[in-house]
Amino acid sequence: MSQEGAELDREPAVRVEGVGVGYGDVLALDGVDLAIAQGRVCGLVGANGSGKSTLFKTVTGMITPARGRVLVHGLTPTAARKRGLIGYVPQSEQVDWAFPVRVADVVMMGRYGHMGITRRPRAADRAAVADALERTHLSDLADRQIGALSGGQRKRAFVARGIAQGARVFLLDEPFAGVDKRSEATIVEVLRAMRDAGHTLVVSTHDLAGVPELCDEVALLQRRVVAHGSPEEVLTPQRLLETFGIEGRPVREVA
Ligand SMILES: Nc1ncnc2c1ncn2[C@@H]1O[C@H](COP(=O)(O)OP(=O)(O)OP(=O)(O)O)[C@@H](O)[C@H]1O
Repeated sequence: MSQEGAELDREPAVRVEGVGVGYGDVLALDGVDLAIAQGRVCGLVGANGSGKSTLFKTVTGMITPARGRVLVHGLTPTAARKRGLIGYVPQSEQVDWAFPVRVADVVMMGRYGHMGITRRPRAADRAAVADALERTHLSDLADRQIGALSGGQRKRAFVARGIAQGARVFLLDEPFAGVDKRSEATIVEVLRAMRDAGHTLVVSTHDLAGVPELCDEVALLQRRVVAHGSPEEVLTPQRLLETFGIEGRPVREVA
């Protein structure tokens, strides 16, 4: 590990302290506290409108909280983003899939911060893209238009972009929405391998059934973090009833 890497390792990957965010009269986040250690997969679970997207936007620095602070590996979100430490995998609706760009081009975008102003890829950039495509099982699809991929493959293309960028913390917004079972299994495999390589993953999801399989820990959000621990500790029948109005064991697509 480089000196820079060792310095970044001293902090939790994500630290959220007393964060409050409002949109006009709507209080979206109210005193959110959350610390996620490096190399963990944390599920961010909450009903519609509980603040998941707002929390992601705050961690990426797109929103500045009215109260509290966020640190990513000890850095402000803006500084962490400038250093390429944050990889963001958006919800599908937020992307224009008609844009004529190949999978390899999307992944190469992750290298822009490493290139000069000419944005001319060098051998190291091409090697990083090839490695990211391989780690996300997309090498065979490198030349395909992004719009011609399945939902799950598109998610992996954005994960690959973050890997090529050198991101250490990945925020994945509903990575399993609109994804078939086989593709979901591939995504889980890719994310687990990333976790094992030391990346930190925060995964917002309604898919409670998949949480115990993928996540080391779960944070339950209701404008603030009402529970944080192992999936078994957090997703109790009582909490599921209170949060989602459902009874019994975790089920798929409940929110
Ligand atoms: N741009 C905005 N202007 C006003 N209110 C907003 C805005 N964005 C979000 N909100 C409100 O803030 C609250 C939290 O929204 P947010 O999108 O963060 O929740 P979420 O948990 O991601 O929801 P979902 O699961 O439906 O995506 C909601 O009450 C929402 O209506």
